[in-house]
Amino acid sequence: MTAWLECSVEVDQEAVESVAEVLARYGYNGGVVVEPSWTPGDEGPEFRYDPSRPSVLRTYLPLDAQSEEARQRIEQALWYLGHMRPVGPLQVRTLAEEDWANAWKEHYTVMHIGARTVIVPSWLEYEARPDDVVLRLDPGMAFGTGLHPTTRLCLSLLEQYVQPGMRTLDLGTGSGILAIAAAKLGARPVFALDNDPVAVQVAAENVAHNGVHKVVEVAEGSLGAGRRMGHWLSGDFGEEVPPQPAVPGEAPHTFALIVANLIARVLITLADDLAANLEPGGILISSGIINTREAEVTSALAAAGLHLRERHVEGEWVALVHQG
Ligand SMILES: C[S@@+](CC[C@H](N)C(=O)[O-])C[C@H]1O[C@@H](n2cnc3c(N)ncnc32)[C@H](O)[C@@H]1O
Repeated sequence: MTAWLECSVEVDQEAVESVAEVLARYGYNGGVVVEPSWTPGDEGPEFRYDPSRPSVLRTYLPLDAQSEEARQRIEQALWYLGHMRPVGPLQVRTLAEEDWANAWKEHYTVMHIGARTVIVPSWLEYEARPDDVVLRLDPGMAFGTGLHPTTRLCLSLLEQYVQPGMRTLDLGTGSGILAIAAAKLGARPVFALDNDPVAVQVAAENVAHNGVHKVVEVAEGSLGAGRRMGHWLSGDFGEEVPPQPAVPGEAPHTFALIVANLIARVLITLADDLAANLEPGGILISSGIINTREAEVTSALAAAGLHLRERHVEGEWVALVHQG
């Protein structure tokens, strides 16, 4: 029976990418698990991802004649990187085959969501069934691969609502997961916007990796009042930033479908803009709503002239479907 070495290290956000590269060089099948640090926020537990706190990165190597050398090389590479960025000490422990299989599975494996959506990490093989909508995504820094219940709710609703050729906006795209899913379900064109430049970069990579770059346009930006907001984790609306074009392309920017996995506070502020950018009869899927603020979101969207079609709940999170 094979035994495994689990190598893990705590790193500062800025070092995640370079340390992940080092671990991927030696880890089994190039697989690296990134556990971001979720902290309790004012919109509920485990929602806020705090970039000022370290993430934990892990990889696994088969315990054999080469593993000691690999471990030393990882340590050496981390030591070099540690001169430039805060990188914690390498923690190593031996796992029996059985424990390894569970440790790996616990962190990241093929995930089935809704009736057809399957999320597959890039280092795993997966034989797709005819109806599967396969998304190739790795755990990364931007929100959207954990998976958070708010993302799962949106994926199931996209399966239900996307019709081929629907002009779609994914507002607050994060890793791009919802835009990619919409495109694979037949939506087009799809615009993926985020006001966080790191998310925009990650989303663009994921879009390309999933082969939907001709359908999905990723850009940094927001919609209406959202263009004047600072970063969503800043706790306030930040400084005024000059308006940028919401969506590249011709005006008017109306959509048959908008999916917005934001937070209650942002959805309330953007209610009028969301409604104004929806074509008559168009569908808005809004998510990221902590149950204690659901009533405020529904009244803001009703005041904007949208009609509630359905609501779904997972734990303390609510997703709503409205029609224009
Ligand atoms: C909860 S995450 C959702 C990510 C992804 N769509 C998912 O479902 O997993 C919210 C995303 O919205 C972005 N965001 C927050 N406020 C925004 C705003 N006003 N305009 C555009 N994007 C915003 C954040 O940067 C973050 O990537």
